[in-house]
Amino acid sequence: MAIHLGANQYGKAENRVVRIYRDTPRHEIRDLNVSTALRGRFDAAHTTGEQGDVLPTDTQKNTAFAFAKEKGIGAIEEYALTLGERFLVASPAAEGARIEVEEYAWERIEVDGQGHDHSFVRSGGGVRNTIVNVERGQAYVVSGISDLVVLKSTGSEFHGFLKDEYTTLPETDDRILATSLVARWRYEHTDVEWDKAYDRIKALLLEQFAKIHSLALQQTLYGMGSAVLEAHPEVAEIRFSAPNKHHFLVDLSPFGVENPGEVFVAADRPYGLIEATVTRDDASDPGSAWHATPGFC
Ligand SMILES: O=c1[nH]c(=O)c2[nH]c(=O)[nH]c2[nH]1
Repeated sequence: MAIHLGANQYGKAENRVVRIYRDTPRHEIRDLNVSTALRGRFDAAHTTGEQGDVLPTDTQKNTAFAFAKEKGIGAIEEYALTLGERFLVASPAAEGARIEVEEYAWERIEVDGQGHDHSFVRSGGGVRNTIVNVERGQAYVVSGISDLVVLKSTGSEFHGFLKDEYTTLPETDDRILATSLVARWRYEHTDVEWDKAYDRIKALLLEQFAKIHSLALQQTLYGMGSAVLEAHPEVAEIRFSAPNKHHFLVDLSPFGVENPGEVFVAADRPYGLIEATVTRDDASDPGSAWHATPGFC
C-alpha cells in the first residue's frame, strides 16, 4: 500500500503568558494566550521517529515566555513576528512558523475616582488577536477581534426572502439584531502601526454596526467590511463569522398582555451563522496568511 505523510505542523498551544511591568509602583499588565506551530521538513520525525530536526514544543513554550521578558511585549503583532522569526533561526528544518496570539485586556479598578496602581478588572468589548505566518523571506499578518457582542434593539429588518413549503419565518421590518462577532483582517504588509490600526478598525466596525440600517446580517457585514477597506489601505481583505443571536418576541396574549416589541426570549441555539469575506479587487496574494485558521481558509 502506497502511503505518505501529508501536511503537518507542531507546536505548543495556548501558552498563557502574563507579563507585569513593575518598574514603577503603577504596574502595567499584558495577558496573552500564545500558540506556536512549526511546519517544514519534519518527515523523519513522523516516518522513522528520528527527532534531530525537531525543536521541542517545550522549547517553543520557553521562548514565548523568555521573549516576554527579554524583548518585552509591544503590539501583539510585533511580539508574534519576533517569535516567528526566532523559530526560523532556531529550527533550520522549519519552512514556516505560525504564531497565534490572543490578548485579554485589563482595566484599572476605579478607587476614589482614580485607576488603581495594581488592581485590574477584565475588560469586555472583544478579544484582540493576531495570526502571524512567517516563511523565509515572507511574513503574513492576519489580525482581528472575537467575542465582540453587539446588539441593536431596532433598525433591523428581514423580509423578501425565498419561501417554500417549509418556510414559517414571519417577515419583519423591526427586529433585534445581535451577534458575537468574529472579524479577521489581513494586512498587506508589516509596516503598520498595529495598535492604532486595531483601535480604529474596531471603532469603525462598531460605528458601522450602529449606523447601518440592516436588511439582513449579510448586508450589515458587507457594509462593515467595505467601510474598513475604504478607510484602511493597509488592509487587503476582511473576513467575518457572525452567529445571528436570535431574539424571539414572547407571545403574552394568553395573559391578555400586549407585547409591542418589548419582551423577547434570547435563544441560545440553534443560531444562523453568517460568514462573509470582503476583499479589495487589487488585494495581494494571501500566500499562507490564512494557513490553519479554522473557518477562515
Ligand atoms: O439576517 C438574516 N439573514 C439570514 O440569512 C436569515 N435567515 C433567517 O432565518 N433569519 C435571517 N436573518
